[in-house]
Amino acid sequence: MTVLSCSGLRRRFGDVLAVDDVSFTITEGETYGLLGPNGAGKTTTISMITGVLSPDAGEVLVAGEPMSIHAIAAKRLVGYVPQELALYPDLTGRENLRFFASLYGAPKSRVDHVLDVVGLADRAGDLAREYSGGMKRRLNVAIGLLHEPRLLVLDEPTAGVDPQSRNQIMDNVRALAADGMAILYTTHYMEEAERLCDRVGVIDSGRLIAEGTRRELVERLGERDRISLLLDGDVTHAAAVLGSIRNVHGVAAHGQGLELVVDDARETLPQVLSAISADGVVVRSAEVTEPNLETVFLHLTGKALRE
Ligand SMILES: Nc1ncnc2c1ncn2[C@@H]1O[C@H](COP(=O)(O)OP(=O)(O)OP(=O)(O)O)[C@@H](O)[C@H]1O
Repeated sequence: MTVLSCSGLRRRFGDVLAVDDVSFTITEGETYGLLGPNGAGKTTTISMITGVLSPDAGEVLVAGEPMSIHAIAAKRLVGYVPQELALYPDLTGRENLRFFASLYGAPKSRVDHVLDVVGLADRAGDLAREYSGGMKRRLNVAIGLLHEPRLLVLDEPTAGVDPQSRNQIMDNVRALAADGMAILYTTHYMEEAERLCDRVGVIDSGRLIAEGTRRELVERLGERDRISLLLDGDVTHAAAVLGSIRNVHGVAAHGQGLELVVDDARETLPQVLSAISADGVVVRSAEVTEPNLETVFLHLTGKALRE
């Protein structure tokens, strides 16, 4: 079921067209990564999705409810973890959550639950000002979860946080998605997007220029997976044997090395290794190269994600 539907979103600030005709959807249990260089329009898009900013054109629906600055029903369905931390440093973690729970009309019983979810139960009585940056971010995630949203929007939740908190946040996202929450995630860390996101949308200069799974995007650009082998034995014969495997589309020999162009390197590698050993050739090393989102991103935007 579609939880978030954005269609034709547009927003201008003076001369800058910050978001230009952006449309995408996120379904139940899906994690969607919005990737783009600085100033691409990610935060402006998120602000329209969360009802913080009005679009000049286009529409946002959350589980069928129209979102706007004054929307009540749609806002109840969205949890938002902004880039800027929003919490009270002079209250404890638990007091912060109690405050936001009463603001959102969430039951008090949710407070202990969300503290558990983000791994802050044992520090709930400490003042938020004493938390590390990563713990503050996790408290912000907990606040976003208080009212049991259908859609969780995370704007660079791991920027500048310690590895422990980063892992905790990523584990939380995985578990929440597995429970059926729809998740919109922006990040500058490509490997995070690869690990977490079912699909990504690449946004540049306000426009959504590509969308799909890693594999779809990579294939659209004509990039292929590769397997590089270093062998002991008859390389020419091995090349002929490997060339007949269904998923292998090209074999090039360099001395004792073979470079294979394949469909799905992880799936194909075991077939390649067993075909070679059946041929009596010894594999000294095998390396898999999968074109990643960074490659896709560079192709599409001409920019690295973290410029
Ligand atoms: N309130 C505003 N007033 C004027 N211009 C704005 C405003 N908010 C955003 N912009 C401009 O709109 C464009 C998109 O900005 P936005 O913050 O959405 O990008 P972003 O992709 O979130 O960038 P970052 O990764 O740096 O957060 C930029 O050119 C930015 O300068």
